[in-house]
Amino acid sequence: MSFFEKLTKRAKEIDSLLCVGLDPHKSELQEDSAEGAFRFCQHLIEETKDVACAFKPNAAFFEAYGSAGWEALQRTLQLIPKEIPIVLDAKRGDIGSTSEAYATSAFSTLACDSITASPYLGGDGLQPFLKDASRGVWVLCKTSNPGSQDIQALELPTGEPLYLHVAKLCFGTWAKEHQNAGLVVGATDVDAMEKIRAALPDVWFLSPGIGAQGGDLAKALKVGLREDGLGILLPISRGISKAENPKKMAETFRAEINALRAAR
Ligand SMILES: O=C(O)c1cc(=O)[nH]c(=O)n1[C@@H]1O[C@H](COP(=O)(O)O)[C@@H](O)[C@H]1O
Repeated sequence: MSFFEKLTKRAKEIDSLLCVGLDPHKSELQEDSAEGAFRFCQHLIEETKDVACAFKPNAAFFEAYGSAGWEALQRTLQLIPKEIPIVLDAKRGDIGSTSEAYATSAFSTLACDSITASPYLGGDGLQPFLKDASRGVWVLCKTSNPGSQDIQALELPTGEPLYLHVAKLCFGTWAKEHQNAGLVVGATDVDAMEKIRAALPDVWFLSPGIGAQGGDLAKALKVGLREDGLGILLPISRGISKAENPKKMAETFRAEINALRAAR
């Protein structure tokens, strides 16, 4: 089963497009340590696994604790039920020979189903991730941060924004063989999301920015959903982890997403 088949199966089985982010910010930990990061994630996974279409651990927060943090990431990943897809958020990208090692790390050493990756070095830097048909690659396209305007929104001589060129290149060339890519399209710029969806009606979006970053969930779903009511995975980290009751918050987000899907 390919990554996107696993993701679609999970989304349909539990009727959820919610991706629970596992971001152990040290300010949120009871103990500022690798063990504290593990316990943070252990609690979140336990509380939200019934409504999580996927989990998205961000490697940065574990790497901050050095080798103990890396070990805590491995222990965290082992807690995730096998039927729940994992998005390793590491935004990797290098020359091809180096990306090979990043791909081995993510897909073999950590045995993750998918990874976020940067297109900045072009197609040969992404091939080591894309060549494994069973894995998914979320290519950064129009990120949720204000700085995405600095480069991603630059207008090309063709008149189209760079992010749209990346989106088309990704599916027209880079991922053509296995079609095992998705696009990271932040929920904070729905105009961009609308343009990308119009150009690529079938691809999956990973759309962070809801909650702490102030993205508009209703607008994002309105323009981002595919005709089949799927196609957009909504990762939320702090919006759930900082809630008084993360379990209840995750259930509320899932229900809100589904109500908006139904109303569309
Ligand atoms: O690749 C990502 O997941 C990502 C892409 C992007 O454009 N914006 C973005 O916020 N993210 C990540 O998504 C998570 C968002 O966290 P919250 O704002 O707390 O929900 C963080 O782990 C970010 O690194």
